[in-house]
Order: sequence, then structure tokens, then C-alpha cells
Amino acid sequence: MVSTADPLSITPAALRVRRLGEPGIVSPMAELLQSRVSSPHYVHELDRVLLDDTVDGAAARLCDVADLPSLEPGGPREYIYFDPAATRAAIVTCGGLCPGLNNVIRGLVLELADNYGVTEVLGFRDGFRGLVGDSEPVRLTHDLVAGIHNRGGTILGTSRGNQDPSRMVTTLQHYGVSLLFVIGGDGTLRGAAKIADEAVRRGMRLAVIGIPKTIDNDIPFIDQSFGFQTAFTRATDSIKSAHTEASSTPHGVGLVKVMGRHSGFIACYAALASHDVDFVLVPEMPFSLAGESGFLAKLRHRVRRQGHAVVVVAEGAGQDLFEYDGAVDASGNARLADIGALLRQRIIDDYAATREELSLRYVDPGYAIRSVPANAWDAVYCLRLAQAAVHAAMAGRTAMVVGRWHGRFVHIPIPVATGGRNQVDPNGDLWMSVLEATGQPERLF
Ligand SMILES: Nc1ncnc2c1ncn2[C@@H]1O[C@H](COP(=O)(O)OP(=O)(O)OP(=O)(O)O)[C@@H](O)[C@H]1O
Ligand SMILES: O=P(O)(O)OC[C@H]1O[C@](O)(CO)[C@@H](O)[C@@H]1O
Repeated sequence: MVSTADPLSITPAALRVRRLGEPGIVSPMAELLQSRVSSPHYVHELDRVLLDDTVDGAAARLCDVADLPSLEPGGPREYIYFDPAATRAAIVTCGGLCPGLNNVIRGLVLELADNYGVTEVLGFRDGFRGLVGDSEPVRLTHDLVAGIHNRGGTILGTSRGNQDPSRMVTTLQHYGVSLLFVIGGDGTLRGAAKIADEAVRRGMRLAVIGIPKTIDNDIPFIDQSFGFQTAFTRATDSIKSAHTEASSTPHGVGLVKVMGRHSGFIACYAALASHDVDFVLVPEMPFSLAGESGFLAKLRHRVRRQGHAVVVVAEGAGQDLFEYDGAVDASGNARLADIGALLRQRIIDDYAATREELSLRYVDPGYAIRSVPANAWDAVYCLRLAQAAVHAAMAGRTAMVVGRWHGRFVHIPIPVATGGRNQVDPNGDLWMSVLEATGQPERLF
């Protein structure tokens, strides 16, 4: 996996998580924490966590493992910054859907209420729009979140589109919110940073914690993003269908388009999981259509040899084959040209030109892969992210996201999390596995 935010180029100062003030209140979890410290299984992790609250500049010093950047460890603190009885929290979900959103919402509500005694939790509707609009937030109670973790989507709704940070902070001030949990992708996290900055400018005690969401798995300093595993598992079902169709007809080609705007992780993992794919096309690896070494010729060759072939293409692949028309979505993200439709047509034209028989089946699982409930692995991960987010917020951290990096929950300053992108490394072992499993040439030019 390649992260364009190079850990080595990030200074310890940049990695230091912002704090709202000195910790003062003994955590309601202190007893639990102390009892765990005596257990050998927890000492190592909690040593770091407890140390963090007693050592100045701990973020820079905690790094004792050579290949880890000095990210502050996640987890409960002995002392907390906010008084639970006087604290109101809020949750908002933004950007595209992702399996596990409801799990995170429920995890936050239950962790806040059951382990910290924060029972006032508001849900703002329809993403950042809910922080500037007229709609009243919903009070998130135990009853309201019961069972939501078994459903896809988000009970709060989501949206794209820029909103004024000043108006959003005014709304939060109006409702007396001191903890804001923002669940979303890189755009959302940039918005969250602006909210945190505006709150600081106003001298408001507001902890803004991001829970990074992306089925594309493209946020740096996160081993794997929540919902990704569920999404590629669902995509694997579509690939199996395409393979069944293609292998059941003469000269069959199954073409499957999956999501992945800048990063081809879903395409790679789904292709490896199904292990019946002949070509994987991802944004990170440019390819040409024409020529003896181009994609079309290689595809024909494979169908002739094997009788059928399956192609998986990520939606962001091959965008250089189009002239960009400048179209953007409500949030300003470039609208992608439809690579699935282009490939489908070019394969049909190519076979027509060579007068060979073709039976092409095109499958676009698109939204079906991201609207499903989280699988068991993602459900566990979402809950643990929610717990880590609440620990961070209650301890007075702000303008940061929680994530699991090299197997540990860590606090990542927002500018670090949005400063780069995880992509499939053309020289890495994941892409090597794809080449081994598909037998496709290293270069399709
Ligand atoms: N640079 C930015 N500054 C402030 N707000 C932003 C910025 N970029 C995006 N946002 C806001 O964040 C919200 C979500 O952004 P966006 O639609 O780009 O999705 P995302 O969080 O990147 O998730 P996805 O991975 O689904 O695309 C939108 O309401 C948008 O207004
Ligand atoms: O159709 P929408 O909601 O704009 O979302 C599509 C985009 O969202 C994602 O699923 C997540 O960022 C991308 O893979 C995709 O390009």
C-alpha cells in the first residue's frame, strides 16, 4: 500500500494531536483502567496511554517502534477533560454511504452513555447540511439506536455540498454541543478541521473528532477503513456472477465495474477473493486500449486461449482515455467519465472489427456494494473506532481522527490524514499478487 503522505516527511510537531486543555477530572473508567493495568495483557498498551497523560509532548516520545510514525496511541485516559454531567455530544455523517455507518453511530451513543455517563447525544441530519439548515437534530437514545447496526446506510442521512463553517459552529453553540463526532471521507475531514478552527477562534470548548469513512480504503495512516471489507466481499459476488455468465457461453467476456475513484483496492481485493479474474484495471496503473500489447488485444488473446475472460475495472481507471469536461459534484469532486461504458463499447467494436464471436456481460454492482450492512469484521472495527473516538473526545483531543495503523488504534491529526492518499503500490506485494492471480501482463501498453 502506498501512502502519498510519507510518514518520514512528517515532523513530530505536525503529528502532535491538539488538546483543549489540561486533563482534570478522573475518568469514570479509571477503576477499570487501573484493574487492567495489573493484567499482563494490558500493561503494554495502557502504559503508553497512561504515560501519555503524564509526559509532556508524549506524542513525539511514544514512538519506540522504528517503522511507526509518532502517532499518539488511542484508548481511555485516566483523566478526562469534559465533565460528563455537563456535556452534550453530536454526531453527523457526510459523503457517500459506506457499510458500518450505523454501527459507528450506535457505538458512539452507547460508549458515551454507558461508560462515560454522557446521555445527551444529538444526531444532525443529512450531513453538514443539517448543521446549517432548519431541521431539528434528533436525540439519540438507547431506544433509537437499538438494532440500527444491522442496517445499511445511515439513520442520520448524508449529503455532499459545501457549508459555511461559521454557520455550523453557530448551530453547535446554539445547541450547547461540546463533542462533535464527524463520520466521513477526506472532504468531510477537511470540513471538520474548519469547524475545529472556527471553534478555537471563538474560544469555544469543542472537541471535533473524525471517524474516517471510505469504502475506497484511500485514507492514509489507516490499515484498512471500515466498510471496505464488507464492500469488496459484496463486489466478489458480482464477479462470481460475471464469471458464471462468461464461462457458460462461447467467447464469453464478463466485465465488472466497481467503485474506487483514485484507489483500486476494491478491484484488487475482490479480484483476489474470487480468483477467477483475468484483468484488473485500476486508477494507479494506466493502460492503453489499442496496439498489440494494449488491453483489447490481450483480452482477445485470453478469450481465444481460455474460452472466456473476466475483467474487473475500478471506476477511476483509464480516466486519461477521456477528455475531462470539468464537471464536478456538489462537493467539488471531479465527476468521473464512465470507464465501464467505454470499455463495454470498445470491446464490442474491437470484436466486430476482427469478426470474432463475442458474448459480453456487463455488471455494475455500484451502489449495491456500499449500501449493505457491515459484516462481522467491520462491525467489530466500527465499534472499536467509536470507543476510541469517545475516549479521545472525552480526554479533550480535537481536530483529529481515530484509526488503526500498524495494528494499533492511534490519534491522527486531521491535516496528516488528509495530506495524502493510500493507493495500490505498483511495486508492492498487493499488485504482485494481482499479477500472479490474473496472469495479466505487468503493462498493458
Ligand atoms: N475542503 C473542504 N472544506 C470544507 N468542507 C469540505 C471540503 N471538502 C468537502 N467538504 C464537505 O464535506 C462533506 C463531504 O465531502 P465529500 O462529498 O467530498 O465526501 P467525502 O467526505 O470525501 O466522502 P466520500 O469518500 O464519500 O467522497 C460535504 O458536505 C462537503 O461540503
Ligand atoms: O455517487 P456518489 O454518492 O457521489 O458517490 C460515488 C463515490 O463515492 C465513493 O463510493 C466513495 O468516495 C467513490 O468510490 C465513488 O466515486
